[in-house]
Amino acid sequence: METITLLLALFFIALTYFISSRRRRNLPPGPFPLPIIGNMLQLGSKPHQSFAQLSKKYGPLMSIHLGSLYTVIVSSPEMAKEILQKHGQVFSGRTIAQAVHACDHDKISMGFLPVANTWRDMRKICKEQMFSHHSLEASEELRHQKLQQLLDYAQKCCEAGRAVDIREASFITTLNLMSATMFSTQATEFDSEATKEFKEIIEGVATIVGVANFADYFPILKPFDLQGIKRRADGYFGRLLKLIEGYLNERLESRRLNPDAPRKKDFLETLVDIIEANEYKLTTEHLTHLMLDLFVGGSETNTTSLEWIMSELVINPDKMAKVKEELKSVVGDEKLVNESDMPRLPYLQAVIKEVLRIHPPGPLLLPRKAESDQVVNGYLIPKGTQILFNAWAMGRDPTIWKDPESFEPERFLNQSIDFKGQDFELIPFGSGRRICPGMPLANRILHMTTATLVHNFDWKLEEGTADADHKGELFGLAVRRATPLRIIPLKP
Ligand code: HEM
Repeated sequence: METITLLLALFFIALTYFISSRRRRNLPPGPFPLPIIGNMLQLGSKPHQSFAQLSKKYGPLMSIHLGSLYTVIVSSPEMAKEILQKHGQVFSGRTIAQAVHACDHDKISMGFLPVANTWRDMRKICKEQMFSHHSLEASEELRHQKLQQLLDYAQKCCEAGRAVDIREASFITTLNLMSATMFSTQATEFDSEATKEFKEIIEGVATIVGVANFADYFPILKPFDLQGIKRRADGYFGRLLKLIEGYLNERLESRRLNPDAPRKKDFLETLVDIIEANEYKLTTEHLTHLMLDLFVGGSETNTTSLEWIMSELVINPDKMAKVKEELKSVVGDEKLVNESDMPRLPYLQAVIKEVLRIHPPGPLLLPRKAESDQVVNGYLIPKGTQILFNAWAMGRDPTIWKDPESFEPERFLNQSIDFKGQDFELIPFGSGRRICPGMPLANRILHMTTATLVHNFDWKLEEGTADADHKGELFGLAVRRATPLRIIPLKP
């Protein structure tokens, strides 16, 4: 009895101390955290949705405690602008999950290094060399061939009356488009067992990085790796780095043997130029880890988006018909659309924006971290705080968007809102210094793959798909459809 009284007394002392310290320091409001676990029980299986609910009560700058990780959730465009633009330098850090320590990736990776010289050099290479308009134009033909393979596969399914698993097809196509652009190689094949290594590794990385790891919330657990996440991440990262090193060494060797052979038009060629020119203070290790970041960063995000795009178009046949009509009038009978046609396809562009509004693949973006104490909107955000941006909540906020739950690409016609980081109500690629460097490639992949599928076939849902199946979400590295979309291609 005495022990219970003592425990209760300690609990109330802790509670009083917590409330008065929060008031004293004027931290953003938020739900009361339990001792040790904080607000973990309030996360649920879809944290972006739970945070959206909680923010309605606590406001657009809300504090929560994920175990011992103090986190602020940002849920309005005004607050996102304040943090990402006005105080961009302070909030340019990243919190680093334990899985990212695999193969010392956290110490070398562009995605996780602090904003300083090494990170700047890598961003410069991305912006000026890999993802420049000129470089992406040069590699268009490589991507064209991969889209032809998707078309051939869909054609086979059409002839056999067989459904296409859109997630699987999007994943294979994304991997192939990415590996063509980066290495001029084929990552994997449709209906093939032979090339599964790449696919297996990327799926493994996505699963491992997407799993909630208790060690991220209770650092005391880190050395024990109780869920085996660091160990498995070491395995997958190690295999992927070995593959990339293999491509790089092969290319260096072939350049040594044939210095006058025509140059390839992929990212690897850029890396070899950089190594030979010795222009940056970057090691080969930096460059292989950069390629890993690009490959992983672009795979799950694009795959998930492509599945949502086709899902929304299939359940909104009038919108699908409009995309088809536009493609017919702009592209005519050509089977494959060219990337240069994109500016002449405003309705397709509006469809992609609308999907990224309702289904941002990373609904909480990539976590940022406060590099020093900063007051925002009158509240103190202490150094080390993790910052999450609820892009999902902003995309569905009825005070920003009319009828936000309905799929209306038309809302983007005749107005200039874009996802390029200037319009804070639509930031699926983030904004500011660390905005997604791969956005120009993602833009091409999403538009071209959608155009290829819609232009060449009509699509029908496989028997037995319930309407409710289109709404369900599965939280992970990216938020995907809970049930895979299976649709049958038909001759138009
Ligand atoms: C639909 C496609 C994609 C979406 C929605 C997306 C989204 C994002 C977001 C939200 C961030 C964090 C930005 C921030 O902190 O402000 C990010 C960062 C990043 N993305 Fe993407 N991404 C996509 C495709 C790609 C592609 C195709 C690549 C590479 C080829 C890529 C590579 C990266 C890298 C390396 C970073 C880390 C940048 C840094 O921290 O400096 N992403 N992406």
